[in-house]
Amino acid sequence: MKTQDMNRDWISTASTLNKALPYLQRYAGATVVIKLGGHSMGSDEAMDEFARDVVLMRQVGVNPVIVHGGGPMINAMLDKLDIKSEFVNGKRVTDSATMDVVEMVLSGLVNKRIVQAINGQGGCAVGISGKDARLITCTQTDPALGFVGTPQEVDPRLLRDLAEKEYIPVIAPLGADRAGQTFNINGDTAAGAVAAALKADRLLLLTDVPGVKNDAGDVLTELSAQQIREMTMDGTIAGGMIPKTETALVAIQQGVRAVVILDGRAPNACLLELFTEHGAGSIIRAE
Ligand SMILES: Nc1ncnc2c1ncn2[C@@H]1O[C@H](COP(=O)(O)OP(=O)(O)O)[C@@H](O)[C@H]1O
Ligand SMILES: CC(=O)N[C@@H](CCC(=O)OP(=O)(O)O)C(=O)O
Repeated sequence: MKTQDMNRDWISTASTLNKALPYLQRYAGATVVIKLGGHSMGSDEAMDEFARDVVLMRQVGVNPVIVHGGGPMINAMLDKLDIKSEFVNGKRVTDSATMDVVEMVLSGLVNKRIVQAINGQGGCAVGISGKDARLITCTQTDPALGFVGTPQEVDPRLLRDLAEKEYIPVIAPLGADRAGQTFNINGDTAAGAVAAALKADRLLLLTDVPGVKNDAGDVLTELSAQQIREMTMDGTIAGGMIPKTETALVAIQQGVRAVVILDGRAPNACLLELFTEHGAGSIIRAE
């Protein structure tokens, strides 16, 4: 790069930091729950960039809480083991053999990959699942789905303790019922329940599309509860987008200030959303 171009680059960086001040002030002390979907966990470089964003948030006084998915990684392992699974309305029908694989992949491979990436960038991440410290107690969603759970109670004490000591919790979406049976929880649903229990300022649902699209394929930057209901009824919102928008509706009813559905593959997606006027994706605000 020529010296002149380099200077321009630095000036633009300084100007970006300068403009970020009001946003940094707004979010200091705020709790931001980030759901990292399996489809937005890309290369090691992309994971490192995500981890750097999270560590930067922590550095400027935000309390980030990560809840992850891992659907594609579970599919890959089930394929290797020759176990078939199907989805109903974005939720995996989970029998006992599938449950074992889900737990192994989510709590093992995926959770530790994220923890390592954050720690590699100088953060202090702690990997847990919803089973730890009775974080998520659930009940069976529907017998037809097998061991799929719906969160009934979230005990956020462990998360509060971790935040106070500036640890970054990384949560695998599993839970247990009162009898100790393990359940598979859709990652978006788990993130929504955690965000509601923490009365989070923002819930960011990172996925593989730029936001919620209308029937013409345009991303809607802002969505009302009414629009979500209509678009779900007429099939414009389908498949994996259903648990996300359902989660958004429940979360705003339960005290989360706003939910944003955005593209986790876009560079610095979380920083763009929180610390710039640009914003990103589709926002659903508490009314
Ligand atoms: N109205 C819609 N707008 C955007 N995406 C939609 C819509 N309806 C269905 N989808 C689908 O939802 C997918 C996101 O859900 P999913 O694949 O479960 O993501 P993740 O693994 O990130 O949780 C998109 O890739 C898209 O195919
Ligand atoms: C009940 C249910 O469907 N659980 C999900 C949990 C992982 C997940 O949600 O992963 P993504 O966010 O990457 O889709 C599953 O088994 O795939």
